[in-house]
Amino acid sequence: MSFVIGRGSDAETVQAGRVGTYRALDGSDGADLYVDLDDPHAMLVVGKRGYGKSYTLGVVAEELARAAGVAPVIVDPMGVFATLADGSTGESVPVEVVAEPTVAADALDPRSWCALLGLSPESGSGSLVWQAAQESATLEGMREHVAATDAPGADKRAASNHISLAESWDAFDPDGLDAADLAGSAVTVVDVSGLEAAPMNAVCRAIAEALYRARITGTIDRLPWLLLDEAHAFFGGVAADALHTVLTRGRAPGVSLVLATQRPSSLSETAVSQSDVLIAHRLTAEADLEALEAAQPTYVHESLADRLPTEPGSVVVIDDATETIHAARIRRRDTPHGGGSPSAREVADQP
Ligand SMILES: Nc1ncnc2c1ncn2[C@@H]1O[C@H](COP(=O)(O)OP(=O)(O)OP(=O)(O)O)[C@@H](O)[C@H]1O
Repeated sequence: MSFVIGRGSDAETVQAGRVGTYRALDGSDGADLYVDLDDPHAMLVVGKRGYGKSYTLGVVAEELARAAGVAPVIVDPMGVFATLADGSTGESVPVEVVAEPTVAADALDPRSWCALLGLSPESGSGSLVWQAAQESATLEGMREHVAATDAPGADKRAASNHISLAESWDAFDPDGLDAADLAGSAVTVVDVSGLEAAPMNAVCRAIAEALYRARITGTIDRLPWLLLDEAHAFFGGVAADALHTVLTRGRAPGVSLVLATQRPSSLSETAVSQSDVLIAHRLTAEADLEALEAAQPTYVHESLADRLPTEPGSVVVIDDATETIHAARIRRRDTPHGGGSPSAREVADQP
């Protein structure tokens, strides 16, 4: 029997992931710390650059890859999670890497198409793109729809140019990722590091929506866990609506979200307040501390800023299910960590 974050003390550790150990006041390691992987959760992993957010997300991903009944998916904007597939020093970690992800054009609704292309739906070209997205499921179809209208030539040209821009992203394909591709038991790493912010958001939105809808309609059995690194990049783009849906309504269909960010103040208030598990690394920026303090539950009586650790890999965990707060150290990765910054000394030491 151990403490399982999201479940409580004296809990069985079945369907729970071992993510680290308790940290005693003198800094020494204590008992193992687990997180619940049975129920759906909204987790938030925060910390300033270099203190271990991506590392922690990798540890959670390793545990999810080994857990039964879940479909873990990482959207990877920095291209650092493919190393999960590079061999494990412990129990194996099944991984599928999607190196060049695409999604179907009709995964986005007409409003999102206008937002993605920076067009006002009220403008001539914007309304053409809106109609095209409403009528066609592919970029080619959208282009044909625009060409066939009797709108003014300038509007048609502008709409068509914007559709060409979307084509140039290489992010849309009728055979793009769907829920079935993402719902395997291995952790699916969707490497969006080669995409600009707009198509990266489009891919993230399509994935979040596909997983959510598939659980509502019962087309997938496993419970999806969507992990987002650099999550702030998705809350200012077209992915935001779909992520809010998962945050506010994902629990009933069993969709979990794990958000990692160095800038919690750049997430929406909902994203911070809906999280039932907060894993906080060192954080110093005033605005970020304020964003967390504002959403701090009433059972946390002391200032979070005073409790935050100073070492990479050390965390404070706030667990809503048990209304408890814990000092812990995240365990070492079993697979190689793909993040971390290069040092000039390392380069100089190379033969
Ligand atoms: N739990 C841990 N155990 C041991 N080392 C760790 C741990 N967490 C982080 N580190 C070390 O700290 C370094 C930085 O971690 P990481 O790359 O996850 O930072 P980050 O907070 O995600 O930074 P960024 O904002 O740049 O993505 C890692 O390369 C690793 O060496």
